[in-house]
Amino acid sequence: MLTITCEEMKAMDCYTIEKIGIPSIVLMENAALKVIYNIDLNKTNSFNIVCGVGNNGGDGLAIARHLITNGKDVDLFIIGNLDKGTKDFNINLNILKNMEVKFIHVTGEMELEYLKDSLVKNDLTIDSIFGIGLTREIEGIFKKVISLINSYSNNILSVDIPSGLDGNTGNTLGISVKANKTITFHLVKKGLLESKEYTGEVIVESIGIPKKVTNKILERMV
Ligand SMILES: NC(=O)C1=CN([C@@H]2O[C@H](COP(=O)(O)OP(=O)(O)OC[C@H]3O[C@@H](n4cnc5c(N)ncnc54)[C@H](O)[C@@H]3O)[C@@H](O)[C@H]2O)[C@H](O)CC1
Ligand SMILES: [K+]
Repeated sequence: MLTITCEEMKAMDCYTIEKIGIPSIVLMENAALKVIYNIDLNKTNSFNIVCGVGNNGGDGLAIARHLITNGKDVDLFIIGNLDKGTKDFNINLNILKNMEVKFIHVTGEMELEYLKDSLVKNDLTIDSIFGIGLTREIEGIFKKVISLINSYSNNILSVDIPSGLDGNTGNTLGISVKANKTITFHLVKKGLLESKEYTGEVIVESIGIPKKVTNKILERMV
């Protein structure tokens, strides 16, 4: 099986956006729909969606939108500095605000309690905190959130990479979500291969990146 590094994935995303002309928001929407495609909506009715403020978080916001428009109960939590949201994260956050969708910005003990209550009561938790952009040890409120998810949710789906796992090595950066299932985009990141304890079942989904891009980047990065 062909596996890639996070850097190769980022290069493929950039080439697809800048040279092929597929807007990043289209890739994000494709990613979100592929996660929805892997959820049995006949059996799963209530969701916790926990989002960071990068594009992994943006995926989660788009997933929330599609679940809400499918009539599902969604408890939406965002963690991180909202002033540092990426362009595509903010596009999806703005859409949810226009839809008057409520969310909890997790900054302290009170919100952590709300999160714990939701984790206990809802059917599925979607981990959209970090993907290929995780760069350093996880600390503070991020660590508390991931610990709560692992302790109180018995059904976890990670978007692209379990949050806390180094996508290249499979090492945990302080802590990592322990998912039942991971939906990873385009190609398997090397760090997912030997980390079943954290990834659960790994499913690879295309998000519309042409094969030409994969070949171009891999031949260039040898
Ligand atoms: N067009 C695309 O690139 C697509 C990407 N997809 C999804 O996007 C993520 C990668 O998104 P990116 O914004 O590069 O990074 P992350 O969202 O993974 O997180 C970065 C975010 O988190 C901060 N951060 C990093 N480490 C830490 C830490 N230890 N503690 C706190 N904060 C941390 C960092 O500063 C950023 O703010 C990819 O995985 C996909 O899920 C789309 O799916 C497809 C298109
Ligand atoms: K994730």
